[in-house]
Amino acid sequence: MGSMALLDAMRYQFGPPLMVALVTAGVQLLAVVGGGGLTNSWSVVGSVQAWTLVSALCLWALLSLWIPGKVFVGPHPPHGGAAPTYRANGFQFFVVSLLLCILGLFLQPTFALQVYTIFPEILAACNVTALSFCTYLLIIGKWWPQTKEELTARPLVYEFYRGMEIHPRILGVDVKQLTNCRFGLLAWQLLVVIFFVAGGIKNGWSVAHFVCVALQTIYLAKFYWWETGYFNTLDITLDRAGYYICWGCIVFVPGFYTFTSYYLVAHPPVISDSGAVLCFILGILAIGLNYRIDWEKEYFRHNNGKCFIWNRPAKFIKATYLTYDKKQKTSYLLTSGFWGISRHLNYVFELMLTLSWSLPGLGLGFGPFLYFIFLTILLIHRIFRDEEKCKAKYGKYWVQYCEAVPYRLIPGIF
Ligand SMILES: NC(=O)C1=CN([C@@H]2O[C@H](COP(=O)(O)OP(=O)(O)OC[C@H]3O[C@@H](n4cnc5c(N)ncnc54)[C@H](OP(=O)(O)O)[C@@H]3O)[C@@H](O)[C@H]2O)C=CC1
Ligand SMILES: CC(C)CCC[C@@H](C)[C@H]1CC[C@H]2C3=CC=C4C[C@@H](O)CC[C@]4(C)[C@H]3CC[C@]12C
Repeated sequence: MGSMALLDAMRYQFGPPLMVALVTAGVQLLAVVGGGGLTNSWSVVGSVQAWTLVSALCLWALLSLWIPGKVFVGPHPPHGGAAPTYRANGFQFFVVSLLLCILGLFLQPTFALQVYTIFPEILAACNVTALSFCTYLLIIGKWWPQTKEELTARPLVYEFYRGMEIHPRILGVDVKQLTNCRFGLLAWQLLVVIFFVAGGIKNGWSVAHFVCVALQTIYLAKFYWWETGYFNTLDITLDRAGYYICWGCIVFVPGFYTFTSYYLVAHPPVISDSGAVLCFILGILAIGLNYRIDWEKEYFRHNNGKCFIWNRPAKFIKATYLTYDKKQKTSYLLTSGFWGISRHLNYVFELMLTLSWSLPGLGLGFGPFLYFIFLTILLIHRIFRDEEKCKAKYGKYWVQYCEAVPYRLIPGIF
């Protein structure tokens, strides 16, 4: 077998089933092990209590998208068709949900310990929901697609893994806004607050655990503030609704992105309060820089390059590209400010902020740093995926941009 054929077989035939099996089982196992013996449920179908919580969150997420309100129109899909529409009420949804959760925990603090104890069962319920939902998306997308798009047929497991449609809708709402923004990220937020309270009841209140949760809360508040900006990213414009994104947000985000906070319940932090305060300062700085760099790009694009970045006229490359229907369009690639330092400096700040909320677990082994390690791999992979997309879109202009900003992540290194 030639090396190209081997690569294709890995990508389309052997890779996806291996990935689905390993990651699905892995995240479930981690929830059992990470509980340090306190949570030791091996249930793979969930329990009545777990199903009640997961169903309530699904309904709440759906409700937030059914409520009439401002509509945001996303970018046109690359293959043509109508532009997707979203509900622009993310921040209100976040604030109301968080306040209700805090009020609930104030009235019934032991609920936190119950959720913590049945966390593996909750994940099992999420897993059953997500795997069934991805199967539904595969069937609908393959045999009754909502848009006309010519797709090369691939092995079924690969199609399940990748997904079929970019912007499918269900019950009147956009699937990825539902799974990513309204279910996954809210579950992440609520769980870390719940784990903090569970840790407080079990081990006594900890400044380090508080810092870990406070930083994630600020980060997620920032996400919801910017939710409509997320509709321009790879996850929404390029990735299809399938296992990678939808299962990822229904199971992997609640199960793995929350892991540091979960781990700190079974393994109370050992760093000093002043060490925790340093983590907080580092985290706030990284969140600020991450926000600023995303903002610079949005502001620059909004003004079509006619603006000031760092008090100087923005420098950029004017790039033309062809749309699916062969229409010529113009886009601008910023080469000054943060975007002139490296092509994905936003990921450096993303990793820095992740590290800052993992550091409260310093001295407790690898557990608290698992998310940071995973994210480093995910972001490096994402750099290559994003650049492949940009090279195909902008051609010689992308090459010019890479010459003007030669490094991907860290200037002088990579
Ligand atoms: N915690 C997590 O799991 C993850 C978090 N993130 C975070 O999400 C946010 C969004 O990141 P991500 O979705 O990866 O996308 P980016 O914000 O890095 O945007 C990439 C896109 O921006 C455009 N672009 C690239 N370079 C320039 C430039 N110099 N000037 C103008 N436009 C440019 C291109 O799109 P176009 O086609 O429009 O030209 C490119 O595809 C970041 O804050 C990131 O840190 C991201 C991934 C994972
Ligand atoms: C199958 C799994 C091994 C991989 C699943 C990956 C997905 C769950 C994640 C891939 C990209 C992630 C995200 C991208 C950008 C984001 C913006 C940020 O501000 C908040 C987090 C997030 C929405 C993040 C969420 C998880 C992914 C979709």
